[in-house]
This record gives sequence, structure tokens and C-alpha cells, in this order.
Amino acid sequence: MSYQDIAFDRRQGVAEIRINRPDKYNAFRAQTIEELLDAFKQAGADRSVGVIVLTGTGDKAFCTGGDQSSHGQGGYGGRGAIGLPVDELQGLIRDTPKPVIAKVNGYAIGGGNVLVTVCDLAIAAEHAQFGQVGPKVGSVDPGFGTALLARGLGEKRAREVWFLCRRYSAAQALAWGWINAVVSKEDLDAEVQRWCDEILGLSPTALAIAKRSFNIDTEQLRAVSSMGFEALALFYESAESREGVEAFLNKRKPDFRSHYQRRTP
Ligand SMILES: CC(C)(COP(=O)(O)OP(=O)(O)OC[C@H]1O[C@@H](n2cnc3c(N)ncnc32)[C@H](O)[C@@H]1OP(=O)(O)O)[C@@H](O)C(=O)NCCC(=O)NCCSC(=O)c1cc(O)c2ccccc2c1O
Repeated sequence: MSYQDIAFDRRQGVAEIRINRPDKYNAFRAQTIEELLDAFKQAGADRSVGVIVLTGTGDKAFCTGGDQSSHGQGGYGGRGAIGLPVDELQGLIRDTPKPVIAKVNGYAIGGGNVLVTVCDLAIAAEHAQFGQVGPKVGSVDPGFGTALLARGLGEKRAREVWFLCRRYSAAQALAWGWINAVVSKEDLDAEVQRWCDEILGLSPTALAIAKRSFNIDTEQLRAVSSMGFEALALFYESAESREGVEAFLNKRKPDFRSHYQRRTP
């Protein structure tokens, strides 16, 4: 597969997969997810690769989630319940029998932060910012994005992240156990390489077993996610959800309440 939206590089045991859409703050569209799936499958199957690094091009953004300019009526136009098989990607990152490190070089927002959440480890530059924006733009990641975040941060903090849609600094994310380390922007590549080198000196089989063992405890979230995506497909057809997308694209404040049509809860 030739790539338009990502870059994929394998060197001395490390596969680096980079979302390459800096003009969109590395937001993903359906094509991006297909390419990420292809690259993760290759990196996972390549015996010469011992660790995978996921990052974004430039120093503005790691990834800002779904590309709102490709979010049409009812979804994102690709495969799967919402036209964006991001649930497959999240599952693949977990299934890949090698440590996956998120190298967070800027904003990790929305689905970008969900990718950080499903990666095994996360190392951020000092200027990186983290957050979820779903309820601000008429969306939500019902599965790993909510419940797995709560496993890491604790219930109260994860609910704060989702219910207030604030942005959090790298220092705050480190203090909350959201990420593993923070370094200066200049040191980010070298620090990630140091972590990769340490991992490459360890037993790949032991690491694979450890990863699967960690995953077992939260594996039921995959089923929650696939059910949630079906609900989300219906939500995306609503005026309330469309209001979020249109408000973001038109750079205005959304008015969700006047589009809220649910019967009495
Ligand atoms: C990322 C920001 C916090 C940056 O804010 P800042 O004020 O610094 O800059 P701008 O807002 O002016 O943005 C600069 C520039 O980038 C464009 N941009 C940024 N993010 C996106 C995006 N996601 N899609 C398209 N374009 C984007 C922005 O329009 C500007 O372009 P100009 O041409 O005008 O210069 C801030 O941008 C921000 O909060 N962005 C929100 C991003 C967003 O809405 N993300 C999608 C959320 S939903 C989602 O990600 C999602 C992910 C999943 O994994 C799901 C899984 C399952 C179900 C649902 C999912 C889901 O909904």
C-alpha cells in the first residue's frame, strides 16, 4: 500500500509510524486510519521490529482526532459503523505483540488522546496538551476512550476530562499518570530512542506475554466499544451532533440545547 497520510519507517528494531497531515493538526480521516492499520499490521508482523513508535508530523500536534472537515452527515465516509474504523485501529494497537510508544509532540486531543490512551507507553514534549473534546463537538468515544482512560487516571479525573473538555498540560498529565515522561521538545526524539533501546534489550516473548496479560483485564471494553459505535452512528445522524461539527467548522460556539431532541431521560 502506498501512503498519502502517514509515513512509515523501520530502523534498527524500531518502527516509527507518523501521521503526516500537519495542515490538519494530524487529524485522521478514513484514508489515514486504513494506512495506519496497514502500517501497524506490517510492524507487528516484522520479526526485526521490537518496538513501535506512533507520532505526528511537526511540533504542533500529535493527533487531534477525527478530521472534522471530512465528517459529513452520518459519519466519516469510510468503512465501519461510523465510516472510520478507528475501533479496529485501537484494537490492533492493543493486539500488536510489541510495546507501542506514543511520542507526543503537541496536541493530543479527541481521538488523538484516545490513541495515547491505548498505546502502552507515552512520552511527551513539554508543550504537549491533552484533552477530550467529544461533548464539545457532538461526539464521544464509547469504549477505550472513556473507560480505559479511567483505569489510568481514576474515575473522577477521567470523568472531569470528558465532562468539562478542558486541556491539560504535559506536566499535569504526568502528575495524573496519563503519560510516562515529559522532556523538552528538543530532547523528545532522543528520549524516545533511549526507551526503545532499553526495550530492544529485553526478551520479546516475555514482553508479548506481559502486554497480553495487561490487556486481559480491560478486554471487555472492545465489546463495549463496538456496541457504542453502533449507537454513535445513530447519534451522528442527529441535529445535536451535526451542530457540534458545524460549530467547529464555522468557528462558533455550539448551541446543543436547542437541538436536543431526546425524550425525557
Ligand atoms: C486542537 C485544537 C485544541 C487546537 O486549537 P488552536 O486554538 O491552537 O488552533 P485551531 O483551533 O485554530 O486549529 C488550527 C487549525 O487546525 C484545524 N484542526 C484542528 N483540529 C482539527 C480536526 N480534528 N479536524 C479538522 N481540522 C482541525 C483547525 O480547523 C485550524 O484550521 P484553520 O484552517 O482554521 O487554521 C483545536 O483545533 C481543537 O480542539 N480541535 C478539535 C478537534 C476535534 O474536534 N476533534 C475531533 C473530535 S471527535 C474524535 O476525535 C473522535 C475520535 C475517535 O477516536 C472516536 C472514536 C469513536 C467514536 C468517536 C470518535 C471521535 O469522535
